[in-house]
Amino acid sequence: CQRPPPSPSPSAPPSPTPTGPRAPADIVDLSAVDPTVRTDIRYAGPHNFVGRPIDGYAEPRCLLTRPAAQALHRVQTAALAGGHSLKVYDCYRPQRAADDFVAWAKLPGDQLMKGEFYPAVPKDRLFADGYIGAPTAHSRGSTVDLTLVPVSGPTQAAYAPGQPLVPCTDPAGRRFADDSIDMGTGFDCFDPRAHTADARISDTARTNRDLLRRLMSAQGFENYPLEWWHYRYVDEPYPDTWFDFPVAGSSLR
Ligand SMILES: C[C@@H](N)C(=O)N[C@H](C)C(=O)O
Ligand SMILES: [Zn+2]
Repeated sequence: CQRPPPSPSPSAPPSPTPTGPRAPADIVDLSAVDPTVRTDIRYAGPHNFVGRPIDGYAEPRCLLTRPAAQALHRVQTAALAGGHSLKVYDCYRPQRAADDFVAWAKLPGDQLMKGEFYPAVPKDRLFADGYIGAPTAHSRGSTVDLTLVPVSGPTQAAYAPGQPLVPCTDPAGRRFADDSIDMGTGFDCFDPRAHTADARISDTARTNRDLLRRLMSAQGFENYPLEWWHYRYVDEPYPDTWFDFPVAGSSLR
């Protein structure tokens, strides 16, 4: 939702609200800008820290502002030249999804996915320690969670709800068999080891995190130091607007 002006004059017209069921015209599906970027939209399915699809993710799509999508296309071009592809886990996130995370955080008994996603951090610290945000920059349409995968490599293992969970902090090869190159932890691993500069990760994981950061910062993205996968496009076109249209093709114009 667009934040209202601080003190509206009674005669002023209501402030325009670009939120609602449809996105503004400069929100695009990343696949229309670059069909080669891989997608694994975790909040549209059960393999995430909550364990079920999140409110507002009607379809597993990566929606972004056009400038952020075009910048990601340039990152992808550079990544492909080195034998890697980007894989996005989350892009635009509706405000209602952030609200769903807040509601979930208020249920201390629901720790279905703790074993994989926050094995050492108490659930009641996840917001306080900065691992989940509400409101979140994702709702402004220019922030993305992503990794690098080898262009030719094994495909990702399927996730079956209820399968035994392995801590995301375990070594690659023991934790969930994502097709990501080794970043030292899994995606959405709410743990100090996922801090981008954490010193305990292997040399390989350090090289890989640095590669992702180099590729992304060259095209105007800034990393969030607590999460190696979270990047914001600095010249975001909607720095003050948190959108709430669903993640769906029908939201686009
Ligand atoms: C929840 C995680 N994927 C993430 O994006 N965290 C940051 C802090 C956010 O929610 O904005
Ligand atoms: Zn993120």
